[in-house]
Amino acid sequence: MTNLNFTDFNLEPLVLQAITELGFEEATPIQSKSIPFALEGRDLIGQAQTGTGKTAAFGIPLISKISKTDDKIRALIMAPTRELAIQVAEEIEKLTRFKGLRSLPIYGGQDIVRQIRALKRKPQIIIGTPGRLLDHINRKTIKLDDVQTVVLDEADEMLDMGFMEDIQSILKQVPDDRQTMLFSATMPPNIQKLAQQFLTNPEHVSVIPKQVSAPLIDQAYIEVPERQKFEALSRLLDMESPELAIVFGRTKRRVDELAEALQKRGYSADGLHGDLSQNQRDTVMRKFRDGSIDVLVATDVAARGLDVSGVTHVVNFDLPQDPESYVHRIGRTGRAGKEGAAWSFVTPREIDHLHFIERVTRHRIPRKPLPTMAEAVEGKQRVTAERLLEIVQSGELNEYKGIAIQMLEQYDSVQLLSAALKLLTGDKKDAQVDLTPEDPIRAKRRRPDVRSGGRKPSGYSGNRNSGGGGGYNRDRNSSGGGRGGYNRDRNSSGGSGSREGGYNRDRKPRPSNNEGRRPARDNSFE
Ligand SMILES: Nc1ncnc2c1ncn2[C@@H]1O[C@H](COP(=O)(O)OP(=O)(O)OP(=O)(O)O)[C@@H](O)[C@H]1O
Ligand SMILES: [Mg+2]
Repeated sequence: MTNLNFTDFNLEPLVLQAITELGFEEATPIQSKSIPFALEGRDLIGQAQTGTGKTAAFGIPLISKISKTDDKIRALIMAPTRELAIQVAEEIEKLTRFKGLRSLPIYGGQDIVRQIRALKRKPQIIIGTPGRLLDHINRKTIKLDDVQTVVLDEADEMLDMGFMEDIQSILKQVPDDRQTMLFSATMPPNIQKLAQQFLTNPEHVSVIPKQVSAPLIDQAYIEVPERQKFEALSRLLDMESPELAIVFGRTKRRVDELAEALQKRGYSADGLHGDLSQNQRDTVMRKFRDGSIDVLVATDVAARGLDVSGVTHVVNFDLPQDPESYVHRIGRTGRAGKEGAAWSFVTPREIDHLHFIERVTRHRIPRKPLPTMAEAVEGKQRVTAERLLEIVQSGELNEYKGIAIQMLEQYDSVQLLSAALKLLTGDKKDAQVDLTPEDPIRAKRRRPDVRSGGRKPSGYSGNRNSGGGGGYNRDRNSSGGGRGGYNRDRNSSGGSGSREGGYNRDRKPRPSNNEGRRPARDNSFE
C-alpha cells in the first residue's frame, strides 16, 4: 500500500499540528497500516523494521483518545529500559504539545518521592519500565483502574528479560476491556504466548520485506582475532570518521575497558551500561545526543529503540548472542530514511554464529578486510582536509591573513599547509591498551525465524532496499550535505534531569550455552 498522509486519519487539528511541527510529512508504512486499526480500538501486534516510526504508530492513536480535561491515567506504555522510557515519553510529549495532555516517565533509578510528587499532577499517560511501575502499584501511588490503552514497546525484549510475571501483575490491575498493542521490529515465536494472554482478537500488522533488518543499513563483517579487535576498531573509526557511532560490547566490564581505552587513544568516547548510576546514564546519553561525545560504547542496554539522530555507524565489537539483538543493535543507525553502516567483528571461532545470524535475519553479511594502517591515516587526513576547507568556505579568516602572508614569505606553501594538516589531525596517542579477552560466542541451534507466524526461511536476501521497508519519503528536500533526505527538525529536548538513586532490578539471567563461562548479560536495564 502507498503511504497515507496524516490528514487521511481524521485526527484532531491539535494533534495534526504537533505532527507537522515534528516535521513528519507522510505516515510511514507501519503508521499507515496501524493507525486506522488502533483508532478503531482494535488490539494490535505491530512489527516493522527499526527506525520506521513505531512510536508514533501507537502514540498518535493513543493520544487521540484522551481528553485534556481528564484527570485519570488513561494510557500505559511499558518499555524495557530507562533510556527508552524517557525517549518515548519525550516523543509523546511532543505529540501532545498542542493538545495539552500530561505524560510522565516512571523508571528505576529515579527518586521515587519525586515521581510520587509528579504523579500528583494527574498525568493521563504513563510511560514506564515494569519493575518501577509495579513498585508504584504496590505503594498505591499508581492506580490503573481507568486505563484504556496499554502498549508494550519492544514486547519480545520484555519477555526475554523475564518481565512476563511483572507484566502479568501489572495488567491484572488494568480493566479487561482495554485496548492492548504490542510493538517490536522482531517477533520471535514465543511472543504468541504473550499475545494469547493479553490481547483479544488482535490484528497483526506487519511491514516486513524479505529481510528483517532495516534496508538502509550497509552491513559488513571483519574477521579479526580477539586480541586485534581494538586495533581494528581504532582503524575503522579513523577510516570512516563517523559522525556518531555506537560500539556494542558484550559485558559491562568490556564496555568500561573499551571506553577507557578509546579515551586513552584520544577518541571522544564514553560508556553506558546498567551498573552506572542514573545520573551517569543520563549524562552519557545527553552528551551523546548533543554530540559532545561521538562514540558511545554500550551493552545491549542501548540496543533497543534508542533513536539518536546522526548515528552513522554501529560496530559490534563483540557479536551478540541472539539474532534479534543483532537486528536491534544495527538498527540504531539507518533510521528515518537515512543511511548507516554496521560493522561486526567476528573472531575465527565465531564464523558459525555469524552464519546463524545471517540465516535468521535472511541477509548475507559481506566480509570486508581489516582496514589497513594506510586507510586509517588517509581517513583521518581526509577529515582534516574537509574541516580545513569548511573553514576556508566560511570566509572568516581576516584576522589570520597577516600572519599567513608573513609565513608564506619565508616558507613553501605546500610545507606550511602540510604542517597545518598535521597539527589539526593530531598525533594518535599510542597508549598501551589491554582489554580482558572475551570467550567466543558459540553457534546456537534454533529455529531460524525472528518473525511472527513462523514462516519458513526463503533464502537470503542480499538485495538492499528489497521490499522497500522503511518507506520514508527520502527524495524530498534532500539536504545537500549528503546526510539529510527527509525533512524534520530534530530538536532533541535534552532529556529529563539527572536523578540519584540506584534502583536496579535484577533480570532473570538467560540460559547460556557457554557452560556458564559467559559473563552475565547486562541485567540491570531498568
Ligand atoms: N512519519 C514520519 N516521518 C518522518 N519521520 C518520522 C515519522 N515517524 C517517525 N519519524 C521519526 O523516525 C525516527 C524513528 O522512529 P521510532 O523511534 O519510532 O522508530 P521505531 O520503529 O520505534 O524503531 P525501533 O525498532 O528501533 O524502536 C524518530 O526520530 C521519529 O521521530
Ligand atoms: Mg521503537
